Amino acid sequence: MVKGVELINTSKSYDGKIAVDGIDLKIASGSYCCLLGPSGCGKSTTLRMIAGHEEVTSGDIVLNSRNVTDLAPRKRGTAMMFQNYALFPHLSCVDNVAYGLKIAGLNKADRTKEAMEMLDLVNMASFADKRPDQLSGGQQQRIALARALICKPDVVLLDEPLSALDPFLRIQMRKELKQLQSKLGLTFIHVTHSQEEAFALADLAVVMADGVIQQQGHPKSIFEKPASAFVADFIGGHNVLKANTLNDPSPLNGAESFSIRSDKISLAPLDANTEEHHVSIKAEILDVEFQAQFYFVETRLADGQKVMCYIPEDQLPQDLAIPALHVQLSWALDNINPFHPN
Ligand SMILES: Nc1ncnc2c1ncn2[C@@H]1O[C@H](COP(=O)(O)OP(=O)(O)OP(=O)(O)O)[C@@H](O)[C@H]1O
Repeated sequence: MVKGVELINTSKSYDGKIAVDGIDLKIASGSYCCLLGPSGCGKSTTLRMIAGHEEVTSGDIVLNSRNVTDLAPRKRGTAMMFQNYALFPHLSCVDNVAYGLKIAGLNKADRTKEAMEMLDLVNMASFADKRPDQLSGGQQQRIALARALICKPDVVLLDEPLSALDPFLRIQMRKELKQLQSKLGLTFIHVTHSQEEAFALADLAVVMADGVIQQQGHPKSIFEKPASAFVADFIGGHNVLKANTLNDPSPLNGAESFSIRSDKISLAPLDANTEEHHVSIKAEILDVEFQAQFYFVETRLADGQKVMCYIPEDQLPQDLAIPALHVQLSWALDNINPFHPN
């Protein structure tokens, strides 16, 4: 590997308890990578190991062809942006941003000039003299980002950078993050709980659970073909069903379960014919929720498994009597994504 970030069989244990379990990961230089997973899956520990804020128990971390496993954080060419931004409350914005250059020994005039350029980059030049407590959450985030960028890192590490913002601002700021990353051509590694955030940002999404990478790839490929029942459940928009849900399980080739996307299911009256190369199955409608572009229809199969369907407004059968209306769910055999036992 020439450029970018590489983790080679990297593990971290705390008092003998494994937090990250021998992960292998290659992040191409200039890409936006999101580490995604439920609480406690090891994503922040992975980020902190890359930053050098956490010692690696075993394995290696290579940044742009340099093995940095034992290097101090400031010698790695990384910069970290924390969840709570960690700005110095008593310093002005420009001094917050210039701080890293002060530590590096740059004189005041030069560091102020560079900090002002950085503030300009994040559209915050007019706030240079304000203190952090005079700024909104989004503005504080821009200052924190400028502070992370000032030492010209190759890799920017962001730990839940949007989680403190309200939903509207979160969407706005995630756009700004992505624009800045692609403008500067830097590698961003961003930790998040949110599948939606990761999918909106990432060139490479890495889904973790129990300290292990469950799946990595472009969000589109993960969404189209989740590798396991866990991934299908976690990313949402999929139903995971038992193999014996199908009357004829032969398309499953011995798989124990399968996923079917909620937007690939259609609803029809019980007496409707099954289309060729489709399966159909009887279900009871439990709830129908209006979601603007589609209806979210919750159904239950005879064996109790719930199936969620996203049905466009014009395809919702007329005069649905809820609850307890029975319908036929159907989907194309091609849309069945089987999960084989390990
Ligand atoms: N300093 C520590 N000492 C002991 N155990 C730790 C420490 N830091 C993390 N852990 C444990 O390691 C595991 C992974 O933690 P980590 O913070 O990496 O998870 P995470 O996926 O980032 O979770 P969250 O989204 O809640 O921050 C958890 O079981 C956690 O309790």
